[in-house]
Amino acid sequence: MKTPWITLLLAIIHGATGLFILVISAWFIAACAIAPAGFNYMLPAVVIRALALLRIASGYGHMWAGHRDLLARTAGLRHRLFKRLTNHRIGRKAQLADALSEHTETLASVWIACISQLASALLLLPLLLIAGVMLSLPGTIWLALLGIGWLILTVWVVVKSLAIAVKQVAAQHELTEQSEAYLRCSSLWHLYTQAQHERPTAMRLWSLETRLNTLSQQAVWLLQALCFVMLGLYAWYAGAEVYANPLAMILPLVLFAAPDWLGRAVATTTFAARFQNAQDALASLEMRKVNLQPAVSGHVRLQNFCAAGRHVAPVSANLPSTGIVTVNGASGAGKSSLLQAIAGEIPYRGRKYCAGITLQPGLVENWLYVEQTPVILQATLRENLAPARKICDEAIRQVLKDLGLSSMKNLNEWLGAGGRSLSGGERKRIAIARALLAEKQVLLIDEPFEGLDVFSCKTLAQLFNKIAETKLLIIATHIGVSQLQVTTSVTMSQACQSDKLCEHA
Ligand SMILES: Nc1ncnc2c1ncn2[C@@H]1O[C@H](COP(=O)(O)OP(=O)(O)OP(=O)(O)O)[C@@H](O)[C@H]1O
Repeated sequence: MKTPWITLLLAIIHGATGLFILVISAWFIAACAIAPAGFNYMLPAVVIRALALLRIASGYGHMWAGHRDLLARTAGLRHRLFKRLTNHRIGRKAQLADALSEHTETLASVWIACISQLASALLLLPLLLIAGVMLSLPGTIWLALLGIGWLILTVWVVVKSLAIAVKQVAAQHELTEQSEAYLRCSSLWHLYTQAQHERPTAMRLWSLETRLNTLSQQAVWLLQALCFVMLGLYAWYAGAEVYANPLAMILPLVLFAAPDWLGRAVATTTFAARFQNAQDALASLEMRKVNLQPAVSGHVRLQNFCAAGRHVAPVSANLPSTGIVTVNGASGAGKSSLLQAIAGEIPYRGRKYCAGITLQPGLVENWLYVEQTPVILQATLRENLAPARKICDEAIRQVLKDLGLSSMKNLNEWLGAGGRSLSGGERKRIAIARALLAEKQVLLIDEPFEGLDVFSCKTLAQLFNKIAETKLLIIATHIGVSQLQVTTSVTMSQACQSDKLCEHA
């Protein structure tokens, strides 16, 4: 049997044993009071004891199986979410972190936190009702009314909590975005005292959470009140003959304990809101699919080409199949955007051809964009340089030497958090080394000379000249390096700066 069903079964056994203990104890207390000589006290006592033991065992079992299921489900959901990310670019990273930590866990806990509680209540109420009818239990009608009252309360909690959930989703998005923006500018807090007053606040989120908790509490209190009223009415209307019947004690005890065995089921229905929240959050994750096209090399032609949705001017140019192409222009003219659009990293407008073939939106297998702000993986130097495939140490060391990084000898040295901190120039050259080792035919390198000293610029330019004998290097730069043997240049004008955005294709 699958773990969620075991969880459910154990929860039902747990609930049922609790109810049986209640029923048998109620009868036993009354029966003892009016029992004739020779009444067998042992048997009911043993049954109650056995039920108590079964209840304890099933309670622990339910927790054990439920948590086991929860862990497996959480892992499965996170795995599926990571799979969804394959070949996608992520919009808001903070939202994804929330999704991976909190929302997946909420979704995974549905069996242990909600279904098993509800199922147990839904099964026990009719069972009790049937038993009441069959045993002609005094006050069975009150049991039916209790069931109806419980159902109405449950529906009321679900409807109200779902309305709160919608507001929670919006508040959570707002808080995540505000926090991300606020934390990103932490280095400026000492300059900008106003920031202290503009701290993101979780008050709205907390007040909604409190409303949700209050709602479940109110539902339990209402159930309790309903039981007391029914108890009073039962006592009021019960005739004297009822009190001579040991079964007459069962209903009062069941009603007294109802908030205990039914209350949790009402309270957990606010889980529906959390579940809905988590589902919405996962569904609304911002991610964009990136296609991967087969390798292609040759002359590149751009026709009225520009990054979509950015303040940049379209470009038309013919680029050689090998050599160095520099992309020049004022800061903000769109050099990085053009490189990213050619590489297929972002949507574009216009057309791009390679070897006469029209390239579709998406990445090209043998083209690689080297970002302006290098990504350093939290991994060893070796893994940073060869993240995708195994490359022999000699080749890695040679590239490091060519880039003036021969002081980095230990390829097992940890970089990033908890490891070696790198200077801006070192980060830049590690990203370039990674690109060179990837052995792509077209490299689109964003500001490679930024942050480098004159000598390093010269070394890098000479290396680029050598590589460009067999590959096409498209380099965005506003730093002129005289040693760089440029085949052709593309100059970005700022035509779009003051007017409209380059719209989506
Ligand atoms: N992610 C983005 N979304 C929307 N607009 C963007 C984005 N990134 C940049 N832009 C805008 O696109 C325009 C071109 O930016 P881009 O970074 O391509 O210029 P650049 O020439 O590389 O600048 P720099 O030399 O300063 O790095 C700018 O007006 C910028 O505000």
